[in-house]
Amino acid sequence: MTTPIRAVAFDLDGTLVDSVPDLAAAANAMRGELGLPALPQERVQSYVGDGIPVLVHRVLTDSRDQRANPDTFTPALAVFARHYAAKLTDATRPYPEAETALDLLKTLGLPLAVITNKSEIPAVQVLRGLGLARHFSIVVGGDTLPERKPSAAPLRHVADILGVAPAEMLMVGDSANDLLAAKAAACPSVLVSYGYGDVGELARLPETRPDHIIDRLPELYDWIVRRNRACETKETA
Ligand SMILES: O=C(O)COP(=O)(O)O
Ligand SMILES: [Mg+2]
Repeated sequence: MTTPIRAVAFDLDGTLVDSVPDLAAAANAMRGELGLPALPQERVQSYVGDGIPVLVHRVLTDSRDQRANPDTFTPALAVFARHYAAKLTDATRPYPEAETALDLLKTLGLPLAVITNKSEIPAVQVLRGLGLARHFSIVVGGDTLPERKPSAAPLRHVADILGVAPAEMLMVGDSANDLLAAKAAACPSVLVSYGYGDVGELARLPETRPDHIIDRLPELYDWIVRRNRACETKETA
């Protein structure tokens, strides 16, 4: 049964904001301090999505799956955090029309949330720095709860706080973690086509296939209005 959307949760990196230039700059500043050569920005982008500690492991080993040894990792994480904290919004920008989309959703009276795997403090600072924080009732970071996306836990937590059922909370994201978390929590999902994930691959696999794909964030408005009207019609039929 299709349920109406009563709240919207957004992923941050790759969905609301393009943060890779600043993440790559911090990653390469860290590598530079360790005497390692810089990595291309696209490579760093491919390592984003599982939170800052995992990003640091991947950037140190220049691989998705390997872990750096703890003697290297622990100080390197602090170096990364120092560089990133100093330049959170130097080059990070909201995607075009993000603000328009958030304003449109507000006209529907929907509470909005951010559920990101980025650590909570930089996530909130990025949102504040770009003037986006005022739109959101709650921000959950990768270190806010014991589990992060692809776990259902952060989505269930946010739905609970916003007083809606998970089936009434739309998750909008760009990567497998967002869609896996949405499916695990039984939330409807929308995938943006311009983020860091592989849209074709995600849409092909049943476990990550979203309910809808959008190229521009304001498209969310029409999709939600149509879905909620269809639900009303069914209810009154
Ligand atoms: O910073 C990350 O690793 C990912 O963040 P996201 O969950 O907002 O995409
Ligand atoms: Mg993302």
